[in-house]
Amino acid sequence: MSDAPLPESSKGKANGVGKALRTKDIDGHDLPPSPAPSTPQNGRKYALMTELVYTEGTDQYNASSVPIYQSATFKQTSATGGGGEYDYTRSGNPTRTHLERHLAKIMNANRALVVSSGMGALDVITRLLRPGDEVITGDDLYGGTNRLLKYLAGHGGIVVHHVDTTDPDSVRTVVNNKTTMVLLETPTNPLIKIVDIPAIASIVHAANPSAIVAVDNTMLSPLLQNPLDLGADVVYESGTKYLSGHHDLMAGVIAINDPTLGEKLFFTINASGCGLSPFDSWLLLRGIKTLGVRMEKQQANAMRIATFLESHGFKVRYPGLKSHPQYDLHWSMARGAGAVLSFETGDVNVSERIVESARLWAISVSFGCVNSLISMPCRMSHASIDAKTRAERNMPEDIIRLCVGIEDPEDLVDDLSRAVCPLRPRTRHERVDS
Ligand SMILES: Cc1ncc(COP(=O)(O)O)c(C=O)c1O
Ligand SMILES: N[C@@H](CCSC[C@H](N)C(=O)O)C(=O)O
Repeated sequence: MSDAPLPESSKGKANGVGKALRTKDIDGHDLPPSPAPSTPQNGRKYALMTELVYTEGTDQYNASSVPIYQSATFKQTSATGGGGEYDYTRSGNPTRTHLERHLAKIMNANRALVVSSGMGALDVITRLLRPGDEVITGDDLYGGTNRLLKYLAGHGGIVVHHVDTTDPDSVRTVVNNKTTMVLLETPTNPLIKIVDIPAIASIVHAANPSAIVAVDNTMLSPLLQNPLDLGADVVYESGTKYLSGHHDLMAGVIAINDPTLGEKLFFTINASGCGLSPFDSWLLLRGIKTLGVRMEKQQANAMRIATFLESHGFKVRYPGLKSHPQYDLHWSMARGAGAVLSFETGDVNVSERIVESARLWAISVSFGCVNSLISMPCRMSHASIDAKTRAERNMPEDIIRLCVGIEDPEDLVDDLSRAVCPLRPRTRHERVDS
């Protein structure tokens, strides 16, 4: 992990909104102007449902919708000192800054940064690592995350430990003074396992205070869970999912409380050029306004679907169901169960037929969109994890993942029951009767 000292000028600064940061970067070079980090604590804090839609602007015409600054460059007032808050959109753009400040507020963070995809966010975070560093992560996690970590292990000299993160002791066993990062998902994708963020964060920080606990919060969004409040140092999300909600953009979000860490991450974003474009920043801002209503409806629908499948004899993985083995742990950290669930049929061919029989449920990767999706993770979102590794990690090949949208729940049940009922496993009663 980078141990380069931060410039004096960026240490512990209570940066006001609207001020540019002129400072040296972590290698001592002059940084271009970059917008000051968010200061969400400055204003009154409303309930989250209100914060999602409430935005403060400094627009000269008081535009109700934040303008899209579709400009790569910004004119300066002097040749020597620049003078403007922005010079170049890779380094900072007013639409992106507005989004970042808005996200910092709703993620309970000191600073938020937005990049071009969820994987882009993880790429920025993992650039904190140096050869020889060790990373601890789960044995059930998104296929793309697994792929990036495998790449870093093969090309970057990073040692990656995949352990059962549902058991904090398995983290305790491998954590050591070379552990620089612990990467958690909860609920995990696609097995919907729950990971105890506070317990793992305290084990890791006790063993190595400089280790960073990063949590992928994509499954729940800031509406339902705030990993920073649970002991994480960094939280990141794919904004492609719930935050935007319409599958019309790709985005990644990173949130942090430590200003030093924030500056290091911003350095990478500026240096590598992965900051979110002005138009996508605007689209994401628009999507966030409806996160609350979308998620409430999606969760209610997900509960209806989970109950339906469970009552038809399927093994359903959903933290809204009391039968989830980590129900209490989940509700000790989260404010809702989300809208992704998975279930097994016992037979890959049966699963395939179910997926292909559904009409309303689109066969598609991703989740968080307003329309409902059905997929087979081992063939789709997690196909980049080879079959041998999937088997070692007990990933059922027949698992079906449902990402529930905002449609009428009875239409969703009706479509699913046509796909599922001829193929459903027989209940214990039926087996006894026949
Ligand atoms: C849990 C999780 N994290 C991160 C990502 C990466 O996000 P993106 O597709 O926006 O790169 C995904 C899906 O792609 C995901 O499911
Ligand atoms: N072909 C893509 C698959 C993206 S999966 C998207 C999402 N995270 C999900 O879980 O469905 C790839 O190889 O990354």
